[in-house]
Amino acid sequence: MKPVIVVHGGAGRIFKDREDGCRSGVTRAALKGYGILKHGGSALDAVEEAVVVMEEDPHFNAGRGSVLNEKGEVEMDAIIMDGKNLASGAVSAVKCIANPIKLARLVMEKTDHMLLTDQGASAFARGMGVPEVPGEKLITERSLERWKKNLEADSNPQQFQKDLGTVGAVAIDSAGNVACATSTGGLTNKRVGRVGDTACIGSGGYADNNVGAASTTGHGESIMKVVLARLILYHMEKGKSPGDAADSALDCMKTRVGGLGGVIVISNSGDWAARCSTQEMSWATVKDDQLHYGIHAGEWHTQPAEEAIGSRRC
Ligand SMILES: COC(=O)C[C@H](N)C(=O)O
Repeated sequence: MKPVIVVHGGAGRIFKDREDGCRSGVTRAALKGYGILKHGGSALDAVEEAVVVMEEDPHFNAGRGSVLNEKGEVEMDAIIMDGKNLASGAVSAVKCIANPIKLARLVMEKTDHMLLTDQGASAFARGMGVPEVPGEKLITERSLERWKKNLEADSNPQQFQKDLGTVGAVAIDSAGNVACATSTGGLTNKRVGRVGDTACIGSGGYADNNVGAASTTGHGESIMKVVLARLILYHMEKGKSPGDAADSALDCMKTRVGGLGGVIVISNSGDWAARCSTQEMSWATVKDDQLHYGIHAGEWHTQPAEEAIGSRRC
């Protein structure tokens, strides 16, 4: 099987001042994940490392750069899933952790559980020797400004679009295994303890070698109502291509619950799609050693991966 990776840096509005940062972030993440796959690494390692790249990039709403809750704190959700055996690990409402996706992987591999939250997740992280970072280190000027401007919590399902993007990745490795990973700071001014779609299996992501894998972004409460990632895989099981399955599922979310969002999808034969019902979503993929990426509808850049690695720090 030829390895393929697809990443997203969140659906919503991406204004001019953020465009270059988002393009460069998603392409660096896709190239990092592809490098792992090309060296025989697993889809699981590739999606984890690709998400780590974006968690460390303040252009995205994950890790450093996460949006702030009603109290002005960072509370993050993340999930990872292995399509080989349907193993999955997630964390929700975690603070003071640089890479929630790594903690989600530890939940998957070192516990009998699938989701650890808040203080329990922190205690587990300490037990695993994951270093705590001061909460302020994860806060950027931009997230602080957004929080101050928006002190009143807004329940409008379109509101998330003004936030930076959640991040995610899906991949298939040379052994034919698929995996997904998603990580987010959630929604600005969310209630303390609000858990979004990202931590919920089937909503924030799903991976099954029998079908493929999906990672989602957008209005979390809407995504959870339609269990977006699993809905996409359901459509693929019924014979739809990744692109058609993504369109149908996003359409259902819009018509049934008025929610907008975006998804990346890969099939177990290596076909992929990146789709959104928002105006923009940053995405990138590497397949057959070619990097493709874009943000706006119809925007599509292609560059040989080797050349792209040379011109970026990956
Ligand atoms: C682009 O924004 C997001 O993806 C937010 C995330 N889905 C949440 O609701 O927690």
